[in-house]
Parts: sequence; C-alpha cells; structure tokens
Amino acid sequence: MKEELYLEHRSSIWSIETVKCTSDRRVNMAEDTLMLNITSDSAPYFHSNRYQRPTSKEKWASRNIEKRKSSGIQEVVPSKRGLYSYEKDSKTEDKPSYEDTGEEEQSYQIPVSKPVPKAASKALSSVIPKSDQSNQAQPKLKSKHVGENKVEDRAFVKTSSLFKNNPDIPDVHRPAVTQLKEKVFTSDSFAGLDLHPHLVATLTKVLNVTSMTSVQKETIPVLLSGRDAVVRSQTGSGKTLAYGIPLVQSLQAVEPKIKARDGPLAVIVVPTRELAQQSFQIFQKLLKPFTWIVPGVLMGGEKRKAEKARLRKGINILITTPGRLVDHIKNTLSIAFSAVRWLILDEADRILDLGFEKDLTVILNSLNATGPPRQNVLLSATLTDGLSRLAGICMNEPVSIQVGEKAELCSKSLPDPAADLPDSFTVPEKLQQHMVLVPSKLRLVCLAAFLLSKCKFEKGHKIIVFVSSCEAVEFLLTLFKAVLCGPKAKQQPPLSFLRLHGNMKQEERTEAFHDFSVCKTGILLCTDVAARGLDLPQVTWIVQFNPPSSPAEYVHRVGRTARIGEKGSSLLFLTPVETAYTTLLANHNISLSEIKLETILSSLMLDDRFKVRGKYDSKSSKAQEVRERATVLQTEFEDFVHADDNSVQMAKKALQSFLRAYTAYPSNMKHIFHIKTLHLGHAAKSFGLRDAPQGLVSTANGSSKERGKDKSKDKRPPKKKLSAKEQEAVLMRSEYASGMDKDSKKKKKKKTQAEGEEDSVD
Ligand SMILES: Nc1ncnc2c1ncn2[C@@H]1O[C@H](COP(=O)(O)OP(=O)(O)OP(=O)(O)O)[C@@H](O)[C@H]1O
Repeated sequence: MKEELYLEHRSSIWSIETVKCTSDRRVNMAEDTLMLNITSDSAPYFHSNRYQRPTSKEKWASRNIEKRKSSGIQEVVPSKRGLYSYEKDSKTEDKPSYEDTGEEEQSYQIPVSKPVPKAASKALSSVIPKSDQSNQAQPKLKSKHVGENKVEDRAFVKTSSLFKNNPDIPDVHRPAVTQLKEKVFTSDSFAGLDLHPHLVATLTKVLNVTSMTSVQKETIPVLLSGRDAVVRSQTGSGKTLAYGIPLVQSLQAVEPKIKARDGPLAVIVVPTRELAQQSFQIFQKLLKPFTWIVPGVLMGGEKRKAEKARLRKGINILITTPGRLVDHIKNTLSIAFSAVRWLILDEADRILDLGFEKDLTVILNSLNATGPPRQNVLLSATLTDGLSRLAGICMNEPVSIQVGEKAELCSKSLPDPAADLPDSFTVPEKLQQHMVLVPSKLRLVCLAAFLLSKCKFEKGHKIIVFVSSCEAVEFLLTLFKAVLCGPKAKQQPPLSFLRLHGNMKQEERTEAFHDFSVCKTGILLCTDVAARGLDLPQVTWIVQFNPPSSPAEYVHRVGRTARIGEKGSSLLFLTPVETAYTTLLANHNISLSEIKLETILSSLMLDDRFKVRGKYDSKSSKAQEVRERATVLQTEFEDFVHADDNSVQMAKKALQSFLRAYTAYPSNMKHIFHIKTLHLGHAAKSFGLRDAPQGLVSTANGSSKERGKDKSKDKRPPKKKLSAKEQEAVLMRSEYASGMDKDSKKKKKKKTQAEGEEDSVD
C-alpha cells in the first residue's frame, strides 16, 4: 500500500513519497493552519484498529486535498531539487494560490527556510522509523525559531508574491508649503529676570540651563505679571519651564510661607501618566531650594489609597492626569481646592478635546466652586484659534503667545503667507521629515528593513515607532524579537526593543519609559501614549507606521525628536491610496520629502541572513535580489506567525485592532482612510498572516450579516451607533485612560472594608 506523508501549509502541500509508515494508519496532527498527515490509501481513519471520527481539522484538511486534486493542483511532487520543492503544473501555472487574498503564486522560485513547528516535528519523529528518519530524502525538521537555517539549507519553495498585484505607487506631488520657523534660543539669561537667586542658581546648577528659549522669554514675564496665557510654541522648545519657573517664583514668595496642609495652590493637568511623572520630576528639581513647597503626582495605575494618604498630608503643586483627578474629586474627601490660584493645562488641545471633555468639566466645576481668583495657562505646540476661543470659557482675558513666525517662503506660489496662520503648525527647524509609499503587503518587511538598516548597520540610533493599537505593539514586539533578534542575528550590534502602550501594567510602563530614556540606542514600539510631551533624550528617528488621526498628532509624534535645537528625522508610512495625507499635512504647513520603497528595502542587501542562492550581476538583477530577500524575510515572518496557534491569534488580534483604528479616522479624513479601500488579504499579510481571517471587517465596521443575525437573538437594547468622532474619542480615551475607570468598576464590585473606612474618613 502506498503511503504518503503530507505536510500541508495552507495553500501548499509537500509530499514525501519515500517515507514508509510502519502500519496502516493515519496520524493527523493539526496546528491551526499547518497539518501534518501520514495517510494510507485506506479510508476511513483508523487508529489502533479503532475507528475514530475525523476531527473538524482533519475534515478540513481532507476536503482541501480533494479540492486541490479536483482543481488539478499538483500535490505530490517527486522532487528533483529538494524536498520542499514545487514544480509548476502547466495547467495551474497562473492560478491564484490564495483565494482569500487574490494573490498569485510567485513566478520565480526562491529558497526560503521552512521551519516546522516543534509539535509537528515531534509527531513526525514518533511515527517515522529511525532508519527512515535518517533518509536523505527526508525533510529537515526545524525548530520554531526562524533564522536558524543556513542559506544552503534553504529549499526552493514558492511563496505568494509580495511584489505582484500591488497598487501602483503614484508620483508624489509636493504641494507648495510655507515653512514656519521658530528660533529656539535667545541670548537672554534667566539672571536678567527678577527671580529668586536660589531659583536662578537651581536652573544653572541642577537643570543646566542658562539662556532662555524664545517661549520662555515671552511667557515668563506675562505669567509673573499675573495674567492668564495661551501659549503655543513648537515641540521641545522648553514650555515646561516657561510655566514652571514663574509658578515656583510666585509660590516661594507667598507670605506667610506655604504649608503642606494648605493643600493644592497649583493644579497641573496633563494627558498621560508618563508626562505626569516627567513634569513631577522637573518640579522636584525646581523646588530644591524651597523645601516647604510640596509637589505631588496623581495618576492612573497608582495605588489610590497611597494617593489619598499623600493628599491628606498635603500637596501644594498637584500634577495629575484628568481621569485620576476626577476620581479623587468624587471619592476623596480630603481633596480641597480652596487655595488653588494656578490652573495649568499642558497639552491643552488634547485635554480640551472630546476624549477628556467630561473630565475637564468636572474639574473646572470643582475648581470654580471655591478659592481665590485663579491664573490659567494653556500650552501646546498645536493650539489653534478655535481651541483658544473654547478656552475662553475658563480664562480671564488671556495673553496669546505664539512663538512661531513666518520666516521663509518656500514657494513663490503662495502670495499671502500670513493667510493661513491659525491652523499652521511649526515643526523644529532641524527636523528632516520623510514619507514612504508602501503597498500594504510590503509594510512589514519595509519597517523591518528600515529598523535593521538603522540599528544594525548604522551606529547610535534611538527610534520610536508609532503604531495604531496596543495589540499591534505587542504583535510587532514578539515578531521582531523572534525574527530579527533570533539566534541567527547574533551579529553585533543587537537590536533592542521596548514597548509602551495603555494596556501595560503601570510598573511596566514606568520601567519602559525609564529604560528608553536612559538607553543610548534602541527601538521603542508604542501607541500615542508616547506622542505628547515626553522628553526622551537623543531620539534620532520617529517612524509612524500608521498615520495619526490628525495633523496635530503628527506634529506631536515627530516632536519626540529634534528637541531643543537638536537634529532629528521622521518617516511616515503611507499606502499608495493614502497619498493625499501629504496634502492634508501641507495645509498645516508641513512638508515631507519622499524616500523610495526600493531604497529602504535595498538595505536588506547588507544582511546575509536573507541571502538567496542565485547569482546577480547586472543592475536589474540586483533589484531582483532585493525583492527576493524581502520575500525571504516576509516568509520568515509568516513562518513564525503560523508556527503556533498563539502567534496566529496574536496576529489576528493585531490585524483586527488595526482595522478598528482604521474605521475611527475622523470624517474629514475618510477620503484618505476608508476601510473600503483596504485590501483585507494584503492588510493581513502585513501582520504575517497568509490569508485574511474571516469576519474581521464585520467586527471592525459593524456591518455584516452576522451582526444582523445576532441582533435577532440579542435581546439587549441596541447600542447607540457612534459617529466617527465619537469612535475616535473612545479610542483616544482608552489610550490615554488614567486607569481609574477600571479601578472604579472593580471598586463597585468588590469594595474592601479598609477602602470603605478610608473613604468615610475622607
Ligand atoms: N532654557 C533652556 N536651555 C536649555 N535647555 C532647555 C531650556 N529650557 C528647557 N530645556 C530643555 O529642553 C527640553 C524640552 O523641554 P520641554 O519638554 O519643556 O519642551 P516642550 O516645549 O514642553 O515640548 P513638547 O511640546 O514636546 O511638550 C528639556 O530637556 C528641557 O530640559
């Protein structure tokens, strides 16, 4: 009886004729998409002479085999070149291999490693006699770790083509843009201001600053005079000290001296926990000579009980995230605002936007109910006129400080450079902004090639990569660590990855923030939690793997580099259909230069891990080799993802969250980012998935038949359909969440006696 061993890998089946089984039996081992079958001709399935009902996966596998047979796809290939070899069936040569994706199989064959999952390997060795296992014709079973296989070991297999069926990459028209410039430093020193000498000494000795930046020169005197202010200046221009110095100067002069039990005299609201920690540390330094003034921080993720205790002892400068402050307003009796004379909203446009609207209302109502007249300050690099007007609700004739000015007209086509001032943003002068147009399928390899080129083949790079969801951060971290930092990547320097997103435990977030702050080189994969205000030293590149939901967020993300007059670069990933995003940015005076996809991919030529066997002499075949290396890398990603169920699930989750984020772009961006323009199969590939998983679109945009079915069963009242803006707000809120919402829910469910007692004491 002829026995065959099938290794089925979704669209492909490798057959090994020479392997003999010891008995007439079929052992079927399935690992999600990969199935290892040892079959006899005899059906049904027998094991130890007992009939066993086929599992659904077995059924699926045999159905697939039948389907392929009937469609004429050659399954059993006596290999001449290698065991994982494919021969083209002349009849099926041009048939797409991926029904879901509409992919075509590659027209050329390239050697790639084909690891088999451990479990499959184990099952195989248990059923193949030792003598047969040593057979030359047997496939080499490899561990899950990709990159371990030598180039020579790579057998020839066909993979779906990365470079076929992609949309054309259009020529980018660079719209005429008037570049705004802002001088960072002035020649004026802090000593020239009427500040306490100990404060000036602290600035010089502890904070190492002597001359003022432009925003400090303009803002400090206004705030010292007691006026409200709305301050806009570019990222990394020293806005924290612009409000921090006059605040400390004014509080240290209060007579009689401030006491801790006076409670908060200043409330500083910031959108993220990391920014709260960072600002707190700056105030700790500024207050060194003024030990009687107590700074304190309240933020999500921290123990509420400990915060309550600190509030009871007394905090004079209170730095807080909105959600956590609202929670204390509602639950902590010892919080009192009767002495508050400063309210500062840092990253004010973020605090004022939809995501924090409710929280801010609670905070303002609480502050307005009591206390002396208050000085209010709003700051951001992207405050627009509209938001300043909104801010008028709580401000008293604020002085508007806009540091940026029209300096250089880059295009003669704009007759009136001042016409669009209100919504134009200034980015740091030494920031080099780039974009790359990448078809969906190639996004993953393009990102990997870019990171390898910077961190492996150049020195001293510190890179932040922004992605649209926590799940995608987790996925990329796992994938890159395994594939780019696996055993084969021993060569120096090693790539080091960190992550930061809203679903991490607070201790992990704090650790990641600290580690990335102090490291000399490394890659931080993160969501927008790291977009605002963070002052991470010596970041050389900002990569935006997913475009942000507004030009303002773009400005804040790129603003994590090129700070305080330093150099820096940024790279924005766009798919060809998203090219119009450049026009949107140009409307806000932001201009990007293009880096060609081929240029980024060609860095793979430096990495022999992705080498293929062919010989390449001419220029055109160099391009071919680049493509082949990119395909090898993509295959390694896919192999890793499909090697076990966990990683498949992780990739699916990441894809799903990406789709959800895609549907949440605001309505004024729908002409650029619309879920209908996404090719699901191609998007799946950018998460290392070989096919588009079923049902994802329905989950992402909530408009499938399944939903209709569910409705009839589901007796709950229908959920209110969210507008795009509201969806965005929900996303944003979850990213910036203080952590209190969860805590509050938990608390309601299971309130401990201790907590209850403490609440009543407060
Ligand atoms: N006068 C100064 N001289 C030298 N360095 C300064 C001066 N003022 C601030 N800095 C430094 O500049 C860096 C950026 O400052 P800061 O974080 O306050 O910028 P920012 O304008 O608030 O940025 P963002 O808009 O991104 O929040 C910090 O490292 C800070 O220590």
